[in-house]
Amino acid sequence: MLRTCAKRLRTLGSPLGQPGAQRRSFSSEKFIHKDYALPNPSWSKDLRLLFDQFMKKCEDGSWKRLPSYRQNFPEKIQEFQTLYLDSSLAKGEQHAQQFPRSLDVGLGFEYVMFCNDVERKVLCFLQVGPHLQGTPGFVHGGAIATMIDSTTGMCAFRAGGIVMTANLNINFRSPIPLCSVVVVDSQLDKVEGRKVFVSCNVRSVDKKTLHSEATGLFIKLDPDKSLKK
Ligand SMILES: CCCCCCCCCCCCCC(=O)SCCNC(=O)CCNC(=O)[C@H](O)C(C)(C)COP(=O)(O)OP(=O)(O)OC[C@H]1O[C@@H](n2cnc3c(N)ncnc32)[C@H](O)[C@@H]1OP(=O)(O)O
Repeated sequence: MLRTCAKRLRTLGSPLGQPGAQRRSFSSEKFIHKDYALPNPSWSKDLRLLFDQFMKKCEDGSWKRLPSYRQNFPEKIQEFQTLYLDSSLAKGEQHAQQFPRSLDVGLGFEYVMFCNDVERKVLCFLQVGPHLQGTPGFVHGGAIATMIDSTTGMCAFRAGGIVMTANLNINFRSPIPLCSVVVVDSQLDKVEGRKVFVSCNVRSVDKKTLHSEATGLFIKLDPDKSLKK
């Protein structure tokens, strides 16, 4: 697994020059966004197959591929700051990057998420790169938690709008081999007022191995309470 992973990475050119859809922000002509939830040369056959399968499922509109960017759109940051941040915190975020997208192409998290809003599900197809090692040959638990948080967080966001993780409970059942592909499968359980409950499991592509199980509690942010340092 590690050897084929290294081979794919060697065939990559400049990590930042990968092909991918780009979108120009409406408010800033200089701000260019690349959509990272699209195949690049570091993607394994397994990840491409899952991507192709689900792109087919998107044709009837039941599933949607979720684009993914390194940085938030300036107008979204502005909106978030205005609604939820203490004014003393509202600076410096323009250059911030989304953590799961901050490693170079192929080395960290390569993933694409698909959602089904009727079934209230978000799936994440994830390839775990060589810079996510914990125990030798296996993925770091914190890296797994990151993608569980991101996937369940997206599931909660689609149901409840802007949320923050209040509780994440993970059972690690079997280790994830480095450079493999796994499926993070999240399901909205219930919404009670501002509380959004989501459950999740992480399995191998052939579904035979259960790697992790998790539950998450997300709280819809209250515009009357600003976030403080
Ligand atoms: C910019 C565009 C963004 C797009 C995003 C796309 C998605 C991306 C996904 C990214 C994913 C990554 C995401 C990340 O990485 S989020 C980063 C990690 N999370 C945090 O840092 C959150 C830190 N915590 C807080 O800021 C506050 O505690 C929050 C905001 C969560 C709630 O403080 P708030 O003052 O607002 O609410 P409240 O205290 O009145 O509580 C309200 C209710 O909730 C209940 N409660 C609270 N906590 C817990 C708990 N731990 N267990 C059980 N219950 C809990 C509480 O009892 C009460 O219940 P009730 O008395 O009403 O019955």
